[in-house]
Amino acid sequence: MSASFNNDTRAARRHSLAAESPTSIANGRSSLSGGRLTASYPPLVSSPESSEMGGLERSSVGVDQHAYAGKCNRLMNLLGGTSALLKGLRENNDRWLILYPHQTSPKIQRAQSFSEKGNARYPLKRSNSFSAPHNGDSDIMDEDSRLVTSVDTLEFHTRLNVLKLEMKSHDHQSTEEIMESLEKSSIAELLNKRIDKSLKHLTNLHARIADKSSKVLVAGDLNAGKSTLVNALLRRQVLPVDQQPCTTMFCEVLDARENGGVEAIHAIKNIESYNREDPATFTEIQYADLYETVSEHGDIYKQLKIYCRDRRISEESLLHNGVVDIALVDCPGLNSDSLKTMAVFARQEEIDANQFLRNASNEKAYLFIIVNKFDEIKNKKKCEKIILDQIQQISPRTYEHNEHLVHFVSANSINLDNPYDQKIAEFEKMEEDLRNFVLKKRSKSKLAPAEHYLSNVLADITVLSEYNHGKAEEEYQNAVSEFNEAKPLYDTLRMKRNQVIEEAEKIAEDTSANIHKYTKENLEKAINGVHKLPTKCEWSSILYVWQYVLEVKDEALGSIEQATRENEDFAKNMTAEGTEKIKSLADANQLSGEARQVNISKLFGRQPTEILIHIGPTDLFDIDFEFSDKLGEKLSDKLQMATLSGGALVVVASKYLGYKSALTTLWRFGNFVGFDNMKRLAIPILLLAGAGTTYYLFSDMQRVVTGKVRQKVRKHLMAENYADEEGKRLARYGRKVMRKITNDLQIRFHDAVQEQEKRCKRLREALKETGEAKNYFGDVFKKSIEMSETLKFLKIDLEEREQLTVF
Ligand SMILES: Nc1nc2c(ncn2[C@@H]2O[C@H](COP(=O)(O)OP(=O)(O)OP(=O)(O)O)[C@@H](O)[C@H]2O)c(=O)[nH]1
Repeated sequence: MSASFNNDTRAARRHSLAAESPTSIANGRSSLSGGRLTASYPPLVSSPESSEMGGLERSSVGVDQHAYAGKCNRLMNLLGGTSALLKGLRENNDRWLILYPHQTSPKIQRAQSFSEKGNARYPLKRSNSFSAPHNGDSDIMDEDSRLVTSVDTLEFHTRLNVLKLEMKSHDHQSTEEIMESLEKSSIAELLNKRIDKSLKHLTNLHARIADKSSKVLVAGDLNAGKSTLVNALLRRQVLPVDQQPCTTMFCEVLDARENGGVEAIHAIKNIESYNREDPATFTEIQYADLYETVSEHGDIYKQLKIYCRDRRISEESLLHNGVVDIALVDCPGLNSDSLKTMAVFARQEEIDANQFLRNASNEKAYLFIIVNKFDEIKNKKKCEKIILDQIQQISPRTYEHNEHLVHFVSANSINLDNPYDQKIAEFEKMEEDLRNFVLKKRSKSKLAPAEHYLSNVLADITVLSEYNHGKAEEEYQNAVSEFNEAKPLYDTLRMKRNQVIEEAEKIAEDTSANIHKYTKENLEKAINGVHKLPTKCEWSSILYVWQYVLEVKDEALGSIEQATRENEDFAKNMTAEGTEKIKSLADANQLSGEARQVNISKLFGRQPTEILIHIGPTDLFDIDFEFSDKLGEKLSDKLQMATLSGGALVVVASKYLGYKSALTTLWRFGNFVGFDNMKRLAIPILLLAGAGTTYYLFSDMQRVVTGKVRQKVRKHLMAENYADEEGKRLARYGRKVMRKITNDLQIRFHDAVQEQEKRCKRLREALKETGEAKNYFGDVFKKSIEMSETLKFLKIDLEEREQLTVF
């Protein structure tokens, strides 16, 4: 803004401007006649930062244009780089759940074991590929020594700024307490939101720095020469100049590039709705009508936008010099009755430069003041002194740096027809200072906040990446040690599986072979020992010979059964022993889970093979097979007793002839004589038989019957291969039980191998994940440190320049 001091201003204004030397201005009319003071005061609309001018007292407004441009670029690069880091963190937060250091405990908890499925910090979901395990700590220990493995979580948390999660609860819980109760995923989500917010802010900061446009408001008293000054700055006759006050509205002169390179004048009624691409929002004014519009249509239009080309090269141009493009806003004269403009003006309908500067200095520490029409001043030194004294009162800091902030010029001395024709040193210096003032202002309002924010975000990224690197490293080490334990176990299990199963099968085979051998021998012994048994069966009489036969048979079978029972017990014991041996193989190989329980008794529960021995009368006599069979067919059971009695005869005969030949003789004799003849012979035969029976009864029958029955039993069992069959049967049961246990062992082995296989796979993935996380966070950490250092250098760089150019 510019303000003009006029020597004919009202007394009140004179007093307020220069209390110490009111006369110097009043008296200075002759010397100051036409003297004008113009202040440049960017920007048109003050941003919150635009009042941050406090740092200027230590620094220079003489900021080098190129240094500024370089700094802008580096800052924008850093903003871009930081955004990329944050985006990476965001993506990896979705992948790994970035750990947020919020625990109140002083030391972080040791990372949970990867074997605890589901508790692993990095969900093992992405990769199936194998990554070779690292052996031990080798590469872990080679990591940058700045990265920590054991970290103080609380310390990390307190170091966070922008990404710090603050939470409020109704029951006065602290942020840490609330976060303790939250799921990791919820915290990750909160962190994502923070990151998103930060990304947005970084984008805004970037856009602000990338935006090179600035506005300089030229304000001053009526007829102070503001329009002339703007034209002189543009080296072009753009704004109308008149001896009479003529500017009735704000005239913003800006680069034609802002209008697609087309020079044009837009008269705007409503600034808010203005869109240069929408003709409905403005009226296009011809240059020939500009004077009339500016001077007479202030009640119709609020503002003019004058798009024009600067005739000078970029370095000299104000409108488009590439580092900062300055739009000049020519204001109506301050003491114009008709104007009600900005808030600062609105306090008073009429305001003069003096008052304007006082108001402005309340808000802005530094003002850029141009005293125009200095050519009209005769005693320039005296005039300068008077004005500087007044400025000292109004804006001490501006006064302090008056060399760069207060300029005495003659705007109309610039040749507008030829921009390079006339070089006015004072004017060029003023231009240079004005540009630097704007740059410095921009540095303060745009670069400083960006620097400040960047340094905070980068510090947070450093903290988060350092913390997560530490955690990832711990988890990586856990995975390494767990893998080193799991892999050999897995290999051993796989290697031993077949060997152990073979061993188990051998135990089962050996045991069942043993069972077979022992039980067979035991039974054979029993079978062979049947005829030696002392009999407990009682012989009562011939009439009960058949019962005696059955008793003897049962007694014989009882001894066999006894042996069979012994065999079963033996087989069960052997099987139990074998089973235990097989089970112990599982323990020896550290198989998890319980061994299968088998009920051996139940499995052996089936009765031994039933012995069905039919003993007929012929079994008591040693006759030939053909004869015996025929006899068996012809005699009914009821006749057996009688036959037995008849047999006594044979027994007697056999004493002398051998009973076999005797009975055969009898049979053949019967056939020879015929049945009728036999009837006739019956009496003598029966007599003979009776005599034989009597003898048999009283002498040898019990012994013979016992022997015969036992022999029959023995022969039968031998013929049936009973001992062997029983041995096989018991061996089969034993084998069956042991096979079940072996199968169980096999299943347990299989499960164990599979479990270890899965575990190894999971650990390989964990190694890969944590390895990647470790590298990723290590990389982020290094980048954030590097960027912070670059940023620091950027600040130092500026400070050094500031020190060099300090007033
Ligand atoms: N001697 C002299 N006259 C000047 C100088 N600058 C401007 N003038 C004259 O001052 C008169 C007013 O100039 P303008 O540029 O119209 O002044 P203004 O401040 O824009 O006027 P309003 O916008 O109406 O307030 C014109 O006649 C200019 O020629 C200067 O440096 N020296």
